[in-house]
Amino acid sequence: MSLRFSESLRQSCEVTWTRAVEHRFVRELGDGTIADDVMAAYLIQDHRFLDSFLVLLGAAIASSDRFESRLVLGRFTGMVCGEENTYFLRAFEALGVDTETRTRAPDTAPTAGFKALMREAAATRSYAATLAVLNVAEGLYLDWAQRVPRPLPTHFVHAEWVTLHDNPMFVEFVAFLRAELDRVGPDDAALAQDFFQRAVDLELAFFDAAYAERTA
Ligand SMILES: Cc1ncc(C[n+]2csc(CCO)c2C)c(N)n1
Repeated sequence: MSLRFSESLRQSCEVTWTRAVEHRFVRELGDGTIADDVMAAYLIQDHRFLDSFLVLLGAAIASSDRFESRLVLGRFTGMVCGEENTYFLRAFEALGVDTETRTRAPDTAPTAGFKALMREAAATRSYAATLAVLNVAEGLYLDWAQRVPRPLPTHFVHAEWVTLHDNPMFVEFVAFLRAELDRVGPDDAALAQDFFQRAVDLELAFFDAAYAERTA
């Protein structure tokens, strides 16, 4: 059997992908030893990511060729707009990050890069381009979350960040994204490859930045 298109993209980025999913951030999150200021710096940046992420999801809904796909993407969008945001707010409170600290911190380069990449993918009006970025943003997160050893750390800030990215609903959504990319990606292969690779590079840089830019 020939290689799935989504898998061929992942393999083309194997080295960077593996460095991201085995990152120090993932290791320290999993054993609960991550420093509070690293976790805070990471979450402040990640919370900013959500707005452009919704632009990307909206573009995927708009450019998809199928009603059935739009329903799946729409249900996921509703979930992100609802429950997802409360984790951030509870985590900021537990870590002592007030609104002023959150607002003051500038976007790091990887955050700015990711926001631009998601909006660029949305602007292509190509379903394949949006799927390439979504497959990285979701698939790479599922991959690292599934590698975290169980039992999970006791603090909810750590444990919930893992279970948000490794639960049955998310597993099913990532499988959907892969199947969609396999279906429409080959007709737009160069575009999909380009967006996929830039997204993987940014995921690694995003983890690195949490250690470089602490809130202090
Ligand atoms: C840098 C970065 N990349 C990917 C994700 C994963 N992610 C982004 S939005 C979203 C939807 C709801 O969970 C998910 C899973 C992240 N959080 N941060």
